[in-house]
Amino acid sequence: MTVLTLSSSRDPKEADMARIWTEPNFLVPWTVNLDVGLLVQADCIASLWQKRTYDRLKLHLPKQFCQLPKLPFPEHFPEYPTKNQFIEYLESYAKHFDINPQFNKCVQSAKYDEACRLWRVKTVSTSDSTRSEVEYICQSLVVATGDNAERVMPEIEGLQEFGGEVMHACDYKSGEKYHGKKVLVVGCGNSGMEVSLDLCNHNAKPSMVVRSSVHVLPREIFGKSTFLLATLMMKWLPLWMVDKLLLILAWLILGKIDNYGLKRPSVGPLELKNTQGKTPVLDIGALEKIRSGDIAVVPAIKRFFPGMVELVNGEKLEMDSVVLATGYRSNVPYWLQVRKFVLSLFILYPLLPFGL
Ligand SMILES: NC(=O)C1=CN([C@@H]2O[C@H](COP(=O)(O)OP(=O)(O)OC[C@H]3O[C@@H](n4cnc5c(N)ncnc54)[C@H](OP(=O)(O)O)[C@@H]3O)[C@@H](O)[C@H]2O)C=CC1
Ligand SMILES: O=C(O)C(=O)Cc1c[nH]c2ccccc12
Repeated sequence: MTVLTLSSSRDPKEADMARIWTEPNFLVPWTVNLDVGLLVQADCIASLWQKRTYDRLKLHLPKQFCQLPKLPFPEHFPEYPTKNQFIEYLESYAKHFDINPQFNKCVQSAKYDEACRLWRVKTVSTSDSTRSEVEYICQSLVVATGDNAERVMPEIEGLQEFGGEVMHACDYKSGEKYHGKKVLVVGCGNSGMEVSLDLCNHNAKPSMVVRSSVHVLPREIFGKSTFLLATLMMKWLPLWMVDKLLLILAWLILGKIDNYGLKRPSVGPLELKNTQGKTPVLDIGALEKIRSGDIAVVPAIKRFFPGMVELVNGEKLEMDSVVLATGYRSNVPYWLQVRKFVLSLFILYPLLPFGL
């Protein structure tokens, strides 16, 4: 195994800082006047956006909440940029600040060496068939691998024998090829809702599995983004009151969602986000399709049979395909070797109030 300081492939002086990223969480280059190296698992920047998103995806928060420091989105971008606009922005950001990551470097482990007072970051090259291992050393390590690094694949009885196409939402691109097909969408987070809507728009027949409860909020309230309103309200009001107001406004705009097989959690949307990390669904049209019956809402899955799913209520439905919109998890616990307490801070980080 080769041992390098993080910057040595570009400049053989000692590295002061490593940045590791797989998500578009660029770190501010001007905050550190140090030698910086950036390791990226994929062969491009923002790989989750480039490779694991569907065609019609748009940001669901207004652009001012999604831009990176010192370089705003272009003026002509819409309020909710498309996936391609977002990728274009990230690429121009990297170019503008001359950020040159080392691609195809998958971090296997990162451990702080107390004796040397340095981080040891072991990587394996993912670019070619020959496995080359390199260990980088650096004084500081910044982890920016995000909460969505790994897909969550549920183990459901009989899924192996289902026989039809089964994919995770991260591999879903468009509903085009599902015209007239019955598709079971498992999960009702923002992915499940948006995939179901896209399927509907392509004349497929989606059934969406809702096994527990979900907060659906309008993306906008009286022309202002719900996220912005929540942020503003949180400046003056306690969280429980903001939650109550959000739910009243959601009821005024969307009506009672319970009528359509959806159930709201007993705790409010912001409290749920802060305590369990569960994001509210920001509705962009799926609710209308649920109301019209174009998206069927079905209860939890009991098991699969060939070409069929059995639900917990005993109902059996024939299906052509299954899209698992069952969410994501961080991969940090697999490679960051720190004390459990420190690791728990990383895991709990997404539960901290989201800019509110
Ligand atoms: N336009 C945008 O900006 C979009 C943003 N996003 C964001 O990406 C992140 C990930 O969202 P998403 O991919 O929806 O993941 P989530 O984790 O938010 O949702 C996962 C869903 O899958 C359900 N689920 C998990 N396992 C099972 C199972 N075995 N059977 C039935 N249901 C199951 C969960 O139900 P339960 O609650 O019962 O566990 C939940 O409804 C979020 O932050 C979201 O806001 C996603 C899509 C679009
Ligand atoms: O899109 C996400 O992942 C979010 O976390 C959005 C979000 C967090 N808290 C909220 C409260 C109201 C509306 C959107 C959000």
